[in-house]
Amino acid sequence: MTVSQTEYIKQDAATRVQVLSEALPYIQQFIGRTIVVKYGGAAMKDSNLKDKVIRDIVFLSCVGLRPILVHGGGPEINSWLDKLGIEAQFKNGLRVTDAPTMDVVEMVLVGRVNKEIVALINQAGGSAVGLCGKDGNLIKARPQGDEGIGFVGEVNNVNIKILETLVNNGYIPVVSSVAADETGQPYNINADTVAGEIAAALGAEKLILLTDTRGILKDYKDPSTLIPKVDIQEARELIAMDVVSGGMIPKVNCCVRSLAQGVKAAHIIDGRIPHSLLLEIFTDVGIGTMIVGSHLQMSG
Ligand SMILES: NC(=[NH2+])NCCC[C@H](N)C(=O)O
Repeated sequence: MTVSQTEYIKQDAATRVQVLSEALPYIQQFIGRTIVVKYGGAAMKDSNLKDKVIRDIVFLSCVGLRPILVHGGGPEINSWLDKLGIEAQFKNGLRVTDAPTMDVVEMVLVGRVNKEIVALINQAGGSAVGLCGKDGNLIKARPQGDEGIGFVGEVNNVNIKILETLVNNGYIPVVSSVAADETGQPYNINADTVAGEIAAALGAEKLILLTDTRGILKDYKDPSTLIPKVDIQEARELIAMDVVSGGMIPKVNCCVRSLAQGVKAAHIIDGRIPHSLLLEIFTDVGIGTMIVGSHLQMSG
């Protein structure tokens, strides 16, 4: 081998190993810690992306982190309502959930979507357990309160016992965003909210929202203006200044609420980018927007 060939092999090896080596401090830092991931959007619709999310979740669990997946239902609910001849209705972006619609939401979310994710994780070598808010009294719901919206709920309280039992024993909990109130009446709850409240109740290391945007953008039309890191106060200011707008407002608010309750970091990342979870968690620069609880955590 010539000197230049040896040099080339060395350099190639250095770039290839860089990313693996960069992961070590994060594996050490996050081992044994709970990471709550809200799974939704494109990453749930596209089967290629779906496989990658599932592999990433199994990866996290394999290296000793404790992932918990929370999911919504989206398109599959509409297609089943359609098959059953029930018209899907929305009011201010919320699904109008009358009793027949709630039946379908529960059947599809808990019966189909949840079990599909569980099966995929298990096929990939993980050990997943599917639950909804009813299981082990995980979540008590209350009505969201808007007139004419039906059984749309909010999280009244979270009982983390069942989740702790599962993650302590190496299981990956997969939670669908349906829960009952005191009387047993089921409600459909926003999955971001469920993820945020679970993360808060567990004092999780991270809340990660998989979305269909790059993260918080300075100019919402320009993906190159991604804001990589802010603290909770700056995140509030970005909302007040209208930099954060539209559908991003409830997402950022959800992050802010969970941080205020003790979650260490909240991340809004792009589920359309393959392996965005691994890129965010195990590299220095990440891939989306990271929101931290206070200025002290801004370095690093
Ligand atoms: N969007 C960002 N700036 N991400 C940085 C992530 C840093 C590190 N991997 C973590 O998860 O804590």
